[in-house]
Amino acid sequence: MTELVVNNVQKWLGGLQILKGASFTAERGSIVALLGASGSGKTTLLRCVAGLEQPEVGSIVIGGKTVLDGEKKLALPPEQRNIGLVFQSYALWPHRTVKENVGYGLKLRGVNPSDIGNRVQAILDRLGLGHLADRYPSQLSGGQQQRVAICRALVYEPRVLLLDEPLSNLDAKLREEARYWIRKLILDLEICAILVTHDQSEALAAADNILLLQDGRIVQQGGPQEIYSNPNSFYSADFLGANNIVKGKIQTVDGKAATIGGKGWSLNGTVREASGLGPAEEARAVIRVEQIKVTDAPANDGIEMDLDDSIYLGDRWEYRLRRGDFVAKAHGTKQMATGKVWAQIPPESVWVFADAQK
Ligand SMILES: Nc1ncnc2c1ncn2[C@@H]1O[C@H](COP(=O)(O)OP(=O)(O)OP(=O)(O)O)[C@@H](O)[C@H]1O
Repeated sequence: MTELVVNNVQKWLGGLQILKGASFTAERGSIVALLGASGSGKTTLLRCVAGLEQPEVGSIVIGGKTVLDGEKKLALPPEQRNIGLVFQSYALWPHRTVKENVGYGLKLRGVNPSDIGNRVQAILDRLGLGHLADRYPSQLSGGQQQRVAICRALVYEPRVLLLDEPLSNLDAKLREEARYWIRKLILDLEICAILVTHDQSEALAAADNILLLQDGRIVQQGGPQEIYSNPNSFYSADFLGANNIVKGKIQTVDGKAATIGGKGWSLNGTVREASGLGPAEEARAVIRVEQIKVTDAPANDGIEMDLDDSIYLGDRWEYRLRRGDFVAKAHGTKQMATGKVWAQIPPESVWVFADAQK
């Protein structure tokens, strides 16, 4: 069931158009990640859904209720939108206990004290914080503070939970764990969540749907696997994954099959530019690091390269490869001696785009 409908939202700030017509929907029991470069408009879009910014154009419907209609000049305040908000900073009140922090909004809304007590205790218990109800924020770890902030947003029983970089203040290990329990929580509660993040691995692991923003526009949306393995532009391809990017010229082209080459190298690849590419055009190829297989014995379909170095990364080895002005990284399971190696790179993994920066 669709909980959130955002249609053609446009927002100007300081005389600049920051959002240029964002449209998407979010389903109950799912997580939508807003991903994109710094300044692409993720937080502004989240703030528009929250009611903290008023878009000049567009409409937003939450749980069947129109909360924004640019044409009718309707813009409901955040407290009438049935949303919960979690900020990067957690924004807990330092002089209030955990239970006061979580219950304060209900008190402001005139909920009776015994109901507040029950609702606060229930959500604290659910997130494993019941025993910390009387502590102050300074007496909690970062991870616990973050859970309190999530409890405070959930205690209203919102239909949509809005999370603005909620994990970025946690250390790497806690952050990884939080992806899983937050995801499970959203699915168990059958609400929907919108997660702003600049961390691609967080978006890939936590979200059902990823919206990739560029310069105030949603340039691609889809499931994590679709976005990762089927990028529709250089921006999308470059934004996700660990990539080798090499500049060259189109040598031959036949439909989507193309050969790109530079000084001392050429590679068979696949054109992914919607408008196609012609011979002799300047181009860029994107090759995910994991798509290059390196062998120390000649391989039929392999390109001969120089291995400059093998670097130990703990769980794998990283190889630094070179041929003319084509420089690449690849991974493998064993240390390899410097010198000649063969790199197998399937043509479908050499994504060729126009070189917009030529
Ligand atoms: N109040 C404002 N006045 C003018 N410009 C603003 C204002 N707030 C944000 N912007 C601009 O809007 C653009 C989008 O900002 P926004 O914070 O939404 O991006 P973001 O994708 O969330 O970035 P980040 O990942 O760095 O947080 C940026 O260029 C920013 O400078």
